[in-house]
Amino acid sequence: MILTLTLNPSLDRTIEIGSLTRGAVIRAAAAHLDPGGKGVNVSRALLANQVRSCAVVPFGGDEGRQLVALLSAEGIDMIPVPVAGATRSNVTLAEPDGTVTKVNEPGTALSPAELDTLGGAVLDAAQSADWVVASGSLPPGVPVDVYADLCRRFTAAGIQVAVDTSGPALVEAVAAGPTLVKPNREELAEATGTPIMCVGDVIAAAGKLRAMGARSVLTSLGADGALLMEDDQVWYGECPVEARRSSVGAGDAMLAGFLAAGARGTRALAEGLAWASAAVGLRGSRMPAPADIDRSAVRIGAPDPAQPLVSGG
Ligand SMILES: Nc1ncnc2c1ncn2[C@@H]1O[C@H](COP(=O)(O)OP(=O)(O)O)[C@@H](O)[C@H]1O
Ligand SMILES: O=P(O)(O)OC[C@H]1O[C@](O)(COP(=O)(O)O)[C@@H](O)[C@@H]1O
Repeated sequence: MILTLTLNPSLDRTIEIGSLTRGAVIRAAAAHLDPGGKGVNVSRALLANQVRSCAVVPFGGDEGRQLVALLSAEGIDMIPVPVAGATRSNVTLAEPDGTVTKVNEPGTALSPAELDTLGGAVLDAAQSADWVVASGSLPPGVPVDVYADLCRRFTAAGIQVAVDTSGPALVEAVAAGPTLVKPNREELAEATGTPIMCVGDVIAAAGKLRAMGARSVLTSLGADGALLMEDDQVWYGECPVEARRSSVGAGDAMLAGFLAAGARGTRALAEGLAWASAAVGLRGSRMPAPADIDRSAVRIGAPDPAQPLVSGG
């Protein structure tokens, strides 16, 4: 069972527009509402592919009740923890060519007592977990070492921990020795203080994260694919997308696919890439089901350090 913790979940509203013009009144073509937050999405993707998962999720206010209702409707196995502050809403403006502009709210603070309750829920549920996935940003006021603390507890108890977060929380977590981290290009550059312009830069920075404490590093590189570094091995892979609709949730789908396929080596990397590409082809932050996933376009090989990265970072 894969247990996910999302301290800062969201209602994800995706608004489809023709094109983005600052300062204009934009008439939207359509809008979608999805339950969101990184760990929530990992659990959604796993459920859609019949892999057992449970999501620990704080929820508050009308938005929080709506989040829980949407997750229940999807059939997610979850531990919803009521909190005082309202769950945030994140907005994505999606253009027809697949370009997305995201506005993520900071979320509302969790009190120390609420954080203790959430930590207790994770510790209890982790008894029957193979993996604990700690994902997403921290709401205001939450100590930056919260994921690091979980890493230390679980790795000491022999439970594997994956972390997907950003900024100081990622740096702290890496030092606590997680089994796996999944930064994107920007997060990797920020955590290591190095600009990342080519595949060689990714290899150097991922090596730095391993030297800082992470066991395996799965770096997602947007349209450039992904690079996996574990032990002394490095693989690079990509999986082109025919029709891009929304990349929101693609990183979460990648982590879910990677974990579902055993979280090691080329098979897991290929599965992560296939799930991520499928997510990019779906509207909003919909997670791919088996019928959406096409493994035939995945290419895995040795990385070429000189290869420049073309997608944003
Ligand atoms: N434009 C794209 N074309 C093909 N694959 C993509 C594209 N955007 C994202 N992906 C896939 O989704 C994965 C995660 O996307 P990325 O933007 O790196 O992560 P995150 O969503 O965490 O920021 C990438 O590694 C890649 O496999
Ligand atoms: O916690 P953060 O970093 O604000 O991110 C939350 C957002 O990320 C998502 O989980 C999508 O993540 P990815 O695009 O990185 O896979 C959205 O559902 C959510 O709105």
